[in-house]
Amino acid sequence: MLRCLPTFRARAARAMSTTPSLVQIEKKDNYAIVRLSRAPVNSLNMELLQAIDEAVQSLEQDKNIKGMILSSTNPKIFSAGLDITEMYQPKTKRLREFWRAFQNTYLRLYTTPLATVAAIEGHSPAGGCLLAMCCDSRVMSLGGPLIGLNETKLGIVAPFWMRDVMVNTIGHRETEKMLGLGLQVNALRGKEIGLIDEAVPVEQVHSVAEKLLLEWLSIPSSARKLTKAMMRDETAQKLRSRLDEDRSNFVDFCETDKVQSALAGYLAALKKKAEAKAAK
Ligand SMILES: CC/C=C\C/C=C\CCCC/C=C/C(=O)SCCNC(=O)CCNC(=O)[C@H](O)C(C)(C)COP(=O)(O)OP(=O)(O)OC[C@H]1O[C@@H](n2cnc3c(N)ncnc32)[C@H](O)[C@@H]1OP(=O)(O)O
Repeated sequence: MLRCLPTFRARAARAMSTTPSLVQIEKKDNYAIVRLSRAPVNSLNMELLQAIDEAVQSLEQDKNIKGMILSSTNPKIFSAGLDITEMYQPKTKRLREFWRAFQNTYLRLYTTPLATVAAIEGHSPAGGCLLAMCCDSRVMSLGGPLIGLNETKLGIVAPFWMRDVMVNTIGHRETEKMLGLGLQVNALRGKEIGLIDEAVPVEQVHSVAEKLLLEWLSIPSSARKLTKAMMRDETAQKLRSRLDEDRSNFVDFCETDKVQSALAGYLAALKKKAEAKAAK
């Protein structure tokens, strides 16, 4: 048995070195930094969504950990949102499971008793914006990066729960404009409308995120957690009571010719842009 151990260890080490982790977790004293790590742009496929859900769950179970900073290993991109290739020409079974993973990750992150801060150094469209809005606070870098729910621009519609989280963050009228026009804004504008709490130079994003997290963690823990639940449970419950219906709506909507042709057009445009960039 003892002689088997090094072999087992070597195999485990080899497996770790060949399977890059989709989410990196770095533990500090009483909080963790969770970095999305799916190259090139952290587009949220089913496996990444599940990895985020599992990461948050494992931190909730660690009695030393009270909070987390959600971030990206790519300083240019926080997350490109849902992986469009999951929705384009899908297999129905996988599409349902993919949406279930998205629902679960949203519910986990939005209602986690951990204090959460999003450290947004790079772009954060659509599903990326949702992940950030699920956190208790958001810090974003000044300059180029954009954040927002741009679904309408792709010819698709965000589900009611993405809308609800945005309404809870920036209010009804700003959501009506952002969502209807598919707007993305920079950090300064984001701060003006309450989408972003702090807009800072990119090199300060992490230190300010830590400062905000420590502020949340300075509040007596049970009071903080109960207040978070009081603020968020109603919104989460709305989806929990309609999980199957929401999944079916998504699958039916996604499989329509109209949505498929909108996604085909959008993917082609992304590809063309990437090719033009590579040719430079
Ligand atoms: C009735 C209602 C019921 C249910 C609802 C129904 C429908 C559901 C909608 C659900 C809500 C949807 C949420 C979403 O998140 S949709 C995704 C939206 N995301 C985007 O629009 C972002 C698209 N990407 C970009 O804008 C840029 O890529 C980005 C992030 C700014 C980065 O730019 P850059 O660094 O220049 O990188 P490239 O553009 O060159 O991209 C590199 C590489 O990545 C591919 N890619 C980019 N984004 C995605 C993506 N979201 N999914 C899949 N792939 C993506 C891109 O094509 C390039 O690929 P290549 O192979 O060419 O290298």
